[in-house]
Amino acid sequence: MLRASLDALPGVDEAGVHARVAALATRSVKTSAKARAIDLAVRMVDLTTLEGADTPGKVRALAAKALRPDASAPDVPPVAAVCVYPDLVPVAVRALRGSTVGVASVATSFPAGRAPLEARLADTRAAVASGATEIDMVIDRGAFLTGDYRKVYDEIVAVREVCARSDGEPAHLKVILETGELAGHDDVRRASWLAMHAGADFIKTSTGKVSPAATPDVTLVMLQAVRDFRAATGRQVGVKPAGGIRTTKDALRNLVLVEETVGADWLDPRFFRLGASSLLNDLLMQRAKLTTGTYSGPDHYSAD
Ligand SMILES: O=C[C@H](O)COP(=O)(O)O
Repeated sequence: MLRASLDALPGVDEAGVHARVAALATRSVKTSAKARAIDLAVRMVDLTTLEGADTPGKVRALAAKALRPDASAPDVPPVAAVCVYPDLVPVAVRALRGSTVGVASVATSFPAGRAPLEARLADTRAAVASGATEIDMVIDRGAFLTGDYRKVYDEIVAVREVCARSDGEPAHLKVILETGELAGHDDVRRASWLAMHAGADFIKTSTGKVSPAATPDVTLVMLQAVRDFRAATGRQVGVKPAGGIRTTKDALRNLVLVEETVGADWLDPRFFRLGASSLLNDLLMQRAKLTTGTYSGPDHYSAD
C-alpha cells in the first residue's frame, strides 16, 4: 500500500525544475521589500551549532545571539530556534526560557543515524525530556535506498511517538532526508511523501554534513511535495533547507522559491525555516547597509 502510493507519484521533470530555479534566480527583491524580507529570513533561521567541539559556553553565546541578533539594533527580531546536539539541550533551554525561541535538537544518532532503533529512540527521548521543543531526525538512508520504505516509515512513526512531552505539546518533528545521499529528484519526492505520510511536521533537506546539501533544485522539489500533499490531505507540512546557506542572497532566493511555489501560507517560520550555522551575520550586515547605507565589518557582530 505504502510502496504502491509512493510508486504512483509522477517522476520529477529534472530539466523543468532546473529551468524554473534558474528563472526565479533572476528575480530581484525590490529595495523597499528587502528590509522586510531580511527580517522574515532572520525570524526563519534555525541558528545551528553541530560541532564535536561545541561547549555550554558556545551554546549560551548562540542563545544570546538568537534572542537579540544585533546588540546595536534592538528592532532585529529573534530567530526561530537554536539547533544543538542533545547533550546541550539543557543549556539552551535554560538560556532561552520564557522566550519565543525554540530549542531544536538533532536526535536519532545524527548525522548518520547508524545506531539501533532503540538507541535512536533513547536519544530522542533524552532530548525531549531535557526540554527540546523540536526534534530534527535523520532517516535511514540505507533502508530507503534499498527500497525498504516500510522500515523508514515505521521508524519515523516511532520517533514521532517519543516526541510527546509532559506539558502536552509534542516536540515538532523535522525529518531530514539527506538529499545529497539519495539517488535523484524522484527519490527526493518519494522520501518527502513518505515522511509526510508518517507524520513529519517539517521535511528538511540535509544534515549539513554531506555535500551537496540544500540546493535550490532540491528545495523546489520539496516545496512542490508539501504543496501537493496539502492539496491531497489538507495537512500543511513545513520545509527546512539546511546546509550551505551562507548569504543573504541565498536566503532571499529561498524566499522567492517559497512565494512562487507554495505562496504566502508558507512564508512564516511555522512553515519555513533556514537551517544555518553561518548565515545570520550576513543578514545583519545587509540589513544594516539598508538602514545606514554602509556595511559594518564582520567584527561588529558576535560569531554566528
Ligand atoms: O541543520 C543545519 C545544518 O547543519 C547547518 O549547516 P551549515 O553549517 O552548512 O549552515
